[in-house]
Amino acid sequence: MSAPGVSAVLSIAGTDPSGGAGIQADLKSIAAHGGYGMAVVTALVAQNTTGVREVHLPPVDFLRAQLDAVSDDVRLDAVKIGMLGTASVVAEVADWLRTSAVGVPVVLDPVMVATSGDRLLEADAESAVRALLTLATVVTPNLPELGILAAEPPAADWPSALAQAGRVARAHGVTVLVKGGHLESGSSPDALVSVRADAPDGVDVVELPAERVRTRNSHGTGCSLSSALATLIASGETVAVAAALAKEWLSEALRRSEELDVGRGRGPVNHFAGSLGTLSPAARLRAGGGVREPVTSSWWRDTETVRRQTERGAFVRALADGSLAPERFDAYLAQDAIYLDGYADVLAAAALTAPDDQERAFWADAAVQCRDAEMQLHLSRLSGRAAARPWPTTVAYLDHLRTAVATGSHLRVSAAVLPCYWVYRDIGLLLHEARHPAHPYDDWLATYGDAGFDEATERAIGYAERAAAADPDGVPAAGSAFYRSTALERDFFAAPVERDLRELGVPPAR
Ligand SMILES: Nc1ncnc2c1ncn2[C@@H]1O[C@H](COP(=O)(O)OP(=O)(O)O)[C@@H](O)[C@H]1O
Ligand SMILES: Cc1ncc(COP(=O)(O)OP(=O)(O)O)c(N)n1
Repeated sequence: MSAPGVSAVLSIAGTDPSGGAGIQADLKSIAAHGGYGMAVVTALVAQNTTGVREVHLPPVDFLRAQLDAVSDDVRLDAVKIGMLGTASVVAEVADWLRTSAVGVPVVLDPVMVATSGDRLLEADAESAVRALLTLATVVTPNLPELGILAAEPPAADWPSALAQAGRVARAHGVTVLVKGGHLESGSSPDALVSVRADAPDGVDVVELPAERVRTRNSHGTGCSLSSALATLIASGETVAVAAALAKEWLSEALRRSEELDVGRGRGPVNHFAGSLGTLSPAARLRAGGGVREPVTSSWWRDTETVRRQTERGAFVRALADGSLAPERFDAYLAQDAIYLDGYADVLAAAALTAPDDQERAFWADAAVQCRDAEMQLHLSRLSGRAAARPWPTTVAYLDHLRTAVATGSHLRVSAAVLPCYWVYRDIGLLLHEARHPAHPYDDWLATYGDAGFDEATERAIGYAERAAAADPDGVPAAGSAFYRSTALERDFFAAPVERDLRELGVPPAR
């Protein structure tokens, strides 16, 4: 059915006519990850961003007819299951999975109660969903759902949730992606808990940290995350890499949800934020044929808005005009040192996947220079200071780069590391021009605009272009990685002026 390279993903779920949750969100999420989305409706739900009004369940025989219509005809690369509603629907889906989807990865979002408080699963169907766990590859409960799957009260904190997820994983032989969206904290971590017989507790726990996005547009986050996960698994990613990528994508979709204006209640996430699905019509035409624009030029153009935000941001403006408070500058340098430490490792990893000796030498040398720059920072500007704790923006940027390395794709890594050259050079030119002898940061501004860095940036662009030509199927994901790194450059520059420094562990100004 689908073209080679495009994964066919089936969502079995209820509807949300306002488009933020349920099957409508699933299809957007699948498309945003380059999959071919299909949908079997379990329940028709009259709902919008303010809550659920009514639920209508089609007869179970008709549900089966829909499922068979798909599996009789189409190859399935993954199945995502969402709202099931009743025990008889659960039983029918379980029977179909056993007969018609053997060997297909199944991501089960055990939808029970919407965040609006409305029930989407009858209480007597909870044990049936528990029984479905043995047929799932990954289950993605929020904290209340995890408690029900464990047949225990909901976990009161994150460590208890991880322990509870371990018990569910071991009892049902399923990998649990436990979601921390319901925690009342400044972060919104998830964790992948999978069975490993030789681990001390019988499970492996991989945490997926994330800063909590301050927005009320969280309608459908669970649906969107599980569909992204299913699509990434279908396209060949390991569950661990798929979970990291899906989580990173969702955070960006939440951050850019304000660009949409849907409904009066809890609005939807921006499924196509940061993906090349948001190309302008002109860019689509260019991509469709005729003039072939260099891939890296299109990435540069598609990030223009974000780059302008960086350039016009309070930190860059204050550094340029000299009004930046010294403690904020120091805090920036301390984060820069932490970042360079992690970035050097990522550059060294790029050397390992480079296609020839010349490029290998380029990345290896870049890693060494990065370490030198970090050491210089410690010796000349941070000497005698206690080591700083990494800020969430620093952690997010490094996590993103490491996730690119974990995919094993040289193109993805080349794209992810590129903004640190290209955007930094761009901003550096602007800052270099702001120099004058009485400028309080003149010696620092003098470090920008270096000819060697300029040449290295050109080479990094050239290598990314070559990697794109060698791996055309990887270009959309690489474009997303470039976009995300550019957005993280913006957030990294913004953090020293946006944060309350005491909250982030910076001592008061001397
Ligand atoms: N405000 C937020 N900021 C960042 N991530 C969030 C936020 N709210 C939810 N998430 C993430 O969205 C996903 C769904 O979370 P959760 O709300 O726990 O589940 P559900 O939508 O099923 O109730 C998780 O990855 C969670 O970490
Ligand atoms: C049809 C349908 N399915 C699931 C949900 C719940 O969505 P979820 O992603 O868990 O997010 P909330 O909207 O509950 O936060 C739904 N509302 N409708």
